Amino acid sequence: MSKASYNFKDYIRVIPDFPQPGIRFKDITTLLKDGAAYRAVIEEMRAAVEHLKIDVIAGPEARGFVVGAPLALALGVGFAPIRKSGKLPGETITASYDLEYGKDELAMHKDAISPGQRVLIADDLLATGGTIATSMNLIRQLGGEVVGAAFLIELAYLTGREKLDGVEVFSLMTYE
Ligand SMILES: O=P(O)(O)OC[C@H]1O[C@H](OP(=O)(O)OP(=O)(O)O)[C@H](O)[C@@H]1O
Ligand SMILES: Nc1ncnc2[nH]cnc12
Repeated sequence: MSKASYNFKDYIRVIPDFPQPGIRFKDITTLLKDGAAYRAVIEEMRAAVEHLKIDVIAGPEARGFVVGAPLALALGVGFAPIRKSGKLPGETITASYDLEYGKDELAMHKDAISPGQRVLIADDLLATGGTIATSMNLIRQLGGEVVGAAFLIELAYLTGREKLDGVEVFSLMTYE
């Protein structure tokens, strides 16, 4: 199928009341299992962020890895993992945050980003923006410049974009 003929939302499975009542969970596994569609979304993201001239991509565990790592390869840049606390083996900095469902803490290695590097944050989904705001906080603490944020999916009704003031935001699919 040619890229132009994709309706990417057809590849997203919406699961009501997961992981708790009232949440409409956007399941990307139905997209990822289709190699051609997976390649096409990464190519769309690559083309959208290429002009930002980034040095490194940072992606939050776990679904940020399946978007951020292939995007880093497509752009020819490195990948810095942002992990849930307690997983990274080296010296870390941490920050805690609230999710659409629950609370968590994220960590990065102190040497993951060099001061002055231009960083793009990549994730599967922007909801309340808590994950990305916390990721930005960590990257800035390390001296990185967050120049963009790229998502497969944006839940516009949760207004997470407002937390990304001053950062260029790209999302492939928007749910109103
Ligand atoms: O904008 P927010 O309200 O912060 O929500 C979005 C985040 O929530 C999900 O991750 P989750 O923490 O569920 O972890 P997972 O990737 O390990 O499933 C999703 O992958 C985003 O990272
Ligand atoms: N509604 C949702 N679907 C999938 N992942 C999410 N992360 C936060 N909210 C989500």
